[in-house]
Amino acid sequence: MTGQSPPAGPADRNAPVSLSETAHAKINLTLHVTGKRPDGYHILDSLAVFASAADTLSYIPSGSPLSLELTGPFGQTLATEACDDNLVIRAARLLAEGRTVEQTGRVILEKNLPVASGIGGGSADAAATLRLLDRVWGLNTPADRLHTIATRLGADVPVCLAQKPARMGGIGEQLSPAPTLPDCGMILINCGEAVSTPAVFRARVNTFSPAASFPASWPDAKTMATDLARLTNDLEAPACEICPAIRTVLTTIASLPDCRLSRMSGSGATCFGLFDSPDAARTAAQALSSNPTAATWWIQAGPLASRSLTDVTQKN
Ligand SMILES: C[C@@](CO)(OP(=O)(O)O)[C@H](O)COP(=O)(O)OP(=O)(O)OC[C@H]1O[C@@H](n2ccc(N)nc2=O)[C@H](O)[C@@H]1O
Ligand SMILES: Nc1ncnc2c1ncn2[C@@H]1O[C@H](COP(=O)(O)OP(=O)(O)O)[C@@H](O)[C@H]1O
Repeated sequence: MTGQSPPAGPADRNAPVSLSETAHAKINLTLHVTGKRPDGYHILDSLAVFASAADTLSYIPSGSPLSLELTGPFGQTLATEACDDNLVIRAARLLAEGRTVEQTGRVILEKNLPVASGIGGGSADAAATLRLLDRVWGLNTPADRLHTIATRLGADVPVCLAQKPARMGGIGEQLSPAPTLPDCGMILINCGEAVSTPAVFRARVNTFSPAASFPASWPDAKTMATDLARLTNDLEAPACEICPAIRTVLTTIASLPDCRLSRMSGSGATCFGLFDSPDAARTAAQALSSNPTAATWWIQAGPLASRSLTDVTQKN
């Protein structure tokens, strides 16, 4: 069978097909803008990891044309946008392109991640849709084709396929291995203001940073945080100009007990804090319950995944 495509359809037609996927928040521990392409896109060097916070995608079979239903705390934020513009539907259409697929069924997106917040929720949803519908439709799409489809959906989508720590290059689509990460904890805080990615790129000072250099592994969160503190998120300063509340969030995180590092993710406004363990991050989050400024903030605490969060039984 060498060199032949696998037959379409699940390997074992009697095996139950999981009808849900989790789409985890992508966190840029570092983000250096290293250059600019002729088309205006910025070239990045970023260490991306995944948090426990996630959207959920579920599929309910039906004979009706493929549809999207939005639920969850941030579902309403997306409800005003055209369904066909949602990355879930765009991902489904691209996956089906050139294949014999009946595009039917209901996709339910439980939107738990704040929208336009620097944690790639839309990209994570797109990648989760590719994994989910590839399985449901029994397509067995080869990994390189899935990567190509993901890149067409957005530069952040490929890293969200495997949901594992990775170094992102190019505009995000070039993936290489991350250092081996220690077990550690992370708090995520979003002040509630959506921040426009193009606006942040436009607002940045026109200088470039060198690519980061990393060790092969970090033994613990303290060592990792010390190394990361020497690096930057180059979008943090311009994002703070656009959304000053980010500064308040960053100083609040930095002042939490046992916080090792506080920084913004992506183009903002979500910021993260690193801790020695998930429990330390949860304890720090509890400390915020008596802070009135934090009353309206979206706050999540838990582990930083050192391995892939995508089901290991899948090929990606
Ligand atoms: C900044 C990052 C870091 O991971 O994360 P988020 O803040 O989105 O989570 C990503 O590079 C976001 O990539 P992506 O999500 O694909 O960006 P898009 O919204 O498609 O880009 C919107 C606009 O931002 C500018 N843009 C985006 C990416 C890039 N590398 N250079 C750019 O100059 C372009 O003007 C583009 O038209
Ligand atoms: N499923 C989705 N979830 C979030 N945003 C989506 C989705 N589909 C399309 N979008 C569009 O993508 C934009 C960026 O969303 P998002 O991925 O949440 O940003 P970020 O990468 O900054 O966290 C939103 O403003 C929205 O218009």
